[in-house]
Amino acid sequence: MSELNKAAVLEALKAVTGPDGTGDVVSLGLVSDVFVSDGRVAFSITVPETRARELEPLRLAAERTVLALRGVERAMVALTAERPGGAGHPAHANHGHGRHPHPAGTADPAHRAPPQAPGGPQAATRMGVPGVASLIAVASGKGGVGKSTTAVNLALALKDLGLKIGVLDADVYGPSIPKLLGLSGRPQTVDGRTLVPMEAHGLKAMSIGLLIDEGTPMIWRGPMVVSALRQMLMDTAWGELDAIVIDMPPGTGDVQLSLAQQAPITGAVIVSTPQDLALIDARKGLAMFQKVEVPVLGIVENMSTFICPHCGTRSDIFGHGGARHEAEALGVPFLGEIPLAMAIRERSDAGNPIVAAEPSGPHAAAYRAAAAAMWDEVAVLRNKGRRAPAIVIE
Ligand SMILES: Nc1ncnc2c1ncn2[C@@H]1O[C@H](COP(=O)(O)OP(=O)(O)OP(=O)(O)O)[C@@H](O)[C@H]1O
Repeated sequence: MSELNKAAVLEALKAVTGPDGTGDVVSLGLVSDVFVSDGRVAFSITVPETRARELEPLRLAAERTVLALRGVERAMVALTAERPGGAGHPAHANHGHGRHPHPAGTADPAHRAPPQAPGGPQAATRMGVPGVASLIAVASGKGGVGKSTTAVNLALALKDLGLKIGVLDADVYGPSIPKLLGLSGRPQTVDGRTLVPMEAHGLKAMSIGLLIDEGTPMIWRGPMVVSALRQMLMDTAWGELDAIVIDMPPGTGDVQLSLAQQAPITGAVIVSTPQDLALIDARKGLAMFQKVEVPVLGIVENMSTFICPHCGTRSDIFGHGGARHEAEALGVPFLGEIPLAMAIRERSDAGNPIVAAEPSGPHAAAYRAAAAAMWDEVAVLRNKGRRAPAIVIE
């Protein structure tokens, strides 16, 4: 077999018959640009939006074909929906697993039931992660507000409540969970396909940063993230977990929308700083989740107040209380305030987040209070019967 490159992948894909049983996916012009790096191959196949589910065997055939090439360790193949009069969008990447019953003993699954809108695009695409009771997305309307730091510390605080928790880093533009948790290296696979989650501070963890090379051009990251998320959710041996906390990419663009639309998210937490500009973006984040019918568990105000470690004086550097007012105005729960503190940043930089490093300190207490309020909201959703039917996949 010749060297693994784009041309070799395209040549092999000529063996995959097109959606209508005639021609092949390459000659029909359905295959996107092909990305090959370090044994990993990623591309998408454009199909009509209404046929994405039916064409799952096509996706699988393409995936199998590529996996059979020498040198391919992993293939990420997404079906991209073709929209009349518009560009395709990665809307149907998370099929590819048949149905199997929810593992016995999984506590009280709280997966969001797929939206009831018949024929709605998201109705056909979300599905549960076997063994995992809830997925909690931590999002922000803009970058740099401390979303990843908050996600990791909330996850640790949930773990301290006695829950089994995983963290999934889907922040394709700046994956920082490995650094925050002090992780390095590549995840192992069990059978060449199933990823073994990494473990740190009692959390299971998987990061897109461990799957996508640092050198991958930004333009490629968006299209790759949806199929990578599918792989990280569905092809990772998470085991039985009460929740996976997902660190979403910041912002409210197409990538974020696709992720929110496709992952079976139980609820979303929005992180914001108290400034007006951040709050305007937080509102956009809220609107995005509402658009795809993902419940918002609440808003966390990060970098809320600064207490001088030397003199104890309190300063509201970015203002204070803005997120609480915003939450009240928007009718969503306010989950809590996290102070701006040097110790939070320093512990994060050292790969030992503050909730793990100083569990009985005041900052850990702030995260714990927010995590408990958030978990209450998850329970409310469960009580409202938002749990998914016991379908899961084989
Ligand atoms: N409460 C806090 N107090 C002090 N520093 C903080 C706090 N929260 C986050 N930081 C610091 O702010 C910086 C940005 O945080 P983080 O990476 O979590 O933000 P983000 O919103 O996930 O960023 P991006 O959008 O780039 O992914 C980091 O240096 C982090 O240590």
